[in-house]
Amino acid sequence: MKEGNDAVAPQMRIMAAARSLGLTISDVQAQQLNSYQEQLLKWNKVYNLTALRDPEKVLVQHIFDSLSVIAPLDDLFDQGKQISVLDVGSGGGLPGAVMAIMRPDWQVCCIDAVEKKTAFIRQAASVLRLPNLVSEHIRIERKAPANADLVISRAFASLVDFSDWSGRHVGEQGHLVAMKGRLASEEVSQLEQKGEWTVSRVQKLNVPELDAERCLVWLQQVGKYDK
Ligand SMILES: C[S@@+](CC[C@H](N)C(=O)[O-])C[C@H]1O[C@@H](n2cnc3c(N)ncnc32)[C@H](O)[C@@H]1O
Repeated sequence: MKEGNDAVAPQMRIMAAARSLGLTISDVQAQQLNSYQEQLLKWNKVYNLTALRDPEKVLVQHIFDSLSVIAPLDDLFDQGKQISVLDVGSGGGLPGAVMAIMRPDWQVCCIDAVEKKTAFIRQAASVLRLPNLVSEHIRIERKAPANADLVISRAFASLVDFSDWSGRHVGEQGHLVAMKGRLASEEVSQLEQKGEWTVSRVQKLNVPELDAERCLVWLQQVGKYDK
């Protein structure tokens, strides 16, 4: 991580990070992102929402990391089109809450098996006035098919488990993607051995101010044409 950032207000750093990722960001969105990370830090002390407690790490490893996925996903959908997004194993709302702030036309539903986490997201959506952010307390395996345009996870499960549990929630023209650190080749082999989903692309994600490997793994159903 770069040094000497402590003196720069988080909101300014959020704006700089978004711009470095090629995103247009308004003052209101930067305020919302800042306020979301403050809420996360505050309620983490009570509800144990995420293992990261240091504000610097939350800003870079959670907020900037989640921001890094927006531009690659923008290419999938027409600007201003309402799309439905399912964030599976969302924890405290990562990346779902960040996506809802940056893309008001995306209707984001954050799913988690732990109720205090989905309750936190509900509260954050209300405080930040985000009508396009909702949460559901349920295990993804038990959820009725959602027919989503985009199903995403971050630091959630193996590719086999993620596709097993979440593949049926992807709509006909939809996409299934996983945000990961380094992708282990064994994980890909296990997925391919199963023969239902395959990795169609591994896209490098550049996270501002973070020197670590991050990628977006694109999954495709075996037998379906390239989407
Ligand atoms: C490592 S955390 C990642 C949280 C968040 N995506 C992030 O990047 O910080 C994984 C989350 O998945 C949730 N989870 C695990 N199994 C689940 C399941 N079967 N259905 C829904 N949520 C699940 C856990 O409660 C936890 O919040």
